[in-house]
Amino acid sequence: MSDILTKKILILGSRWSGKSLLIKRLEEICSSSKTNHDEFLYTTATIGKTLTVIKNKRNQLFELHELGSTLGCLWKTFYMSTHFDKIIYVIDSTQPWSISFTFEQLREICEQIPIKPKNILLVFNKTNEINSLNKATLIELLDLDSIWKGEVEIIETNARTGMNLSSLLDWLTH
Ligand SMILES: Nc1nc2c(ncn2[C@@H]2O[C@H](COP(=O)(O)OP(=O)(O)OP(=O)(O)O)[C@@H](O)[C@H]2O)c(=O)[nH]1
Ligand SMILES: [Mg+2]
Repeated sequence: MSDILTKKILILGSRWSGKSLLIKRLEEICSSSKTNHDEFLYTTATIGKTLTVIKNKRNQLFELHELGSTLGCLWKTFYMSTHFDKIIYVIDSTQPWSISFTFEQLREICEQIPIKPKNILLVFNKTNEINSLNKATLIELLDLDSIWKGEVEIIETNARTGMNLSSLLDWLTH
């Protein structure tokens, strides 16, 4: 069966939030039938941008463009010069000190980027860690009800264990 479609996905988020590990886990899921992972995968800070191409079971191709946090301030320029079908924004649930940065960036995305809320996914990563903030607290701290009026989708993940990564893949597909 031939490839049907290639979607371009921009992956943003604060430093250390787990963007690269999520991408590696998605690659793993797409290349095997395993959905639960407990082995350690090593990542290093992303310098610049990375491109990873994955293919799901329906032969749909996804270009995952991670913008490392060192280039985070340039995300708008980058977004404006390339068309992206969807944006995934990764939030580290264990880093309350990065909330104000995240809040400002999400507000900018909402106000300045002509993308529908249904094409934005917020990933609360590192969920289930002992020091993680819960979903309701993050929604309140990020004032998400006022930014997207509850229209944007949220998935809680743990890239270490693979928790909910198949839901993330489903969101990409639909
Ligand atoms: N405990 C835990 N650690 C995680 C999880 N996701 C990622 N990490 C760890 O967090 C660290 C940063 O992960 P990366 O994927 O490199 O983070 P990043 O967002 O790509 O970081 P930059 O490229 O610097 O922007 C690594 O040590 C990961 O193993 C998670 O769900 N739980
Ligand atoms: Mg990275």
